[in-house]
Amino acid sequence: MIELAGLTKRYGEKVAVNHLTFTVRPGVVTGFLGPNGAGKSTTMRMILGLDHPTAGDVRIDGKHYDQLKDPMKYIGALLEAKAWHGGRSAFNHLLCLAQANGIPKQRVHEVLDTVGLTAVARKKAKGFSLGMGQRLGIAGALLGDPRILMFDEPVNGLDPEGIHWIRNLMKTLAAQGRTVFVSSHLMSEMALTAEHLVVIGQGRLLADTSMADFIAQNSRSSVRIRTPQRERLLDVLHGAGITVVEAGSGAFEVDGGKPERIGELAAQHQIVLHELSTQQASLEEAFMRLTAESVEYHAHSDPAAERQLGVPPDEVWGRGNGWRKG
Ligand SMILES: Nc1ncnc2c1ncn2[C@@H]1O[C@H](COP(=O)(O)OP(=O)(O)OP(=O)(O)O)[C@@H](O)[C@H]1O
Repeated sequence: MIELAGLTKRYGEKVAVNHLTFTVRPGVVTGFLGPNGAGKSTTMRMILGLDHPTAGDVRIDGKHYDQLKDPMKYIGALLEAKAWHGGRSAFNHLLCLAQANGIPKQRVHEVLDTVGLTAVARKKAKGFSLGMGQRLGIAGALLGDPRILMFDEPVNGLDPEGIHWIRNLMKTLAAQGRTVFVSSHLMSEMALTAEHLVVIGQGRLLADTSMADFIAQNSRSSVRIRTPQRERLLDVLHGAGITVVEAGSGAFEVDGGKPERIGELAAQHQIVLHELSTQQASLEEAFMRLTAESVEYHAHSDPAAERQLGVPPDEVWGRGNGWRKG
């Protein structure tokens, strides 16, 4: 478990991480999302004790990183690709890490096998492709068989096979009861991998919720309809007070509509339907919506500007739909 309490990091005037409080729990993959410069890497560096917080606290299974006796056995991390000596072989790189951390040599063979690098273990790492480099970084993170794993942009630059492999690995690690915390810019990938999401914007917490709730709370669903009896159905829906919008290709949509109600109305009037489907926004759409509003919030954070624009804070923050103010 990783627990952040009021974690804050300033670089001079710049507040990179602003009073973050959240807990990353075991058993699920937790996605860490935020636009460029939101503070994700800075947060991860503070979790690992590589940066010191200006204020607040972060604990790994109840302890500060520098209190951990064998840190690699508690938490393994992939922060940046190619953080190794290129002249060393993959095997020697991992062996050095293992020896420095009291981890038996046998474990090096195990992690090389897990990440699929056994065949190239004796080759110099500087000749590795980006994907092989990511695998080597992940092997290093797994070396201490830690209960907590943290990956910063693990799928950056990988081909579909590599992305698929990392996705399955993270899910497997979580299913083993480990804590898995992963940042990514690839929303479609995150939607397939993470069950829980922490979203930050400009250093502040915007959401800490399940993937399903995040999408439901930050997007609208609609019902898509196609019928060969357009005019009749439009009349019926209009008569029932239901507003429709054109959706292209002869279809139309009802924003926030209930498919049951529309299907029943069509049946009552013996109208043939060729399509009646619920459209749910993607994680990407939900993320854009939430972070766009967070930018708007910051643009209005000058009280004088807020008065001038007449925007009450609640409107900016989404009318109490469960988003956190951080
Ligand atoms: N050492 C530093 N000195 C000054 N400013 C820094 C330093 N490290 C980070 N920052 C600033 O802090 C903010 C957060 O940066 P950080 O790299 O943590 O964001 P991020 O969410 O990881 O971004 P990205 O998605 O682009 O990798 C940025 O505005 C960045 O410019």
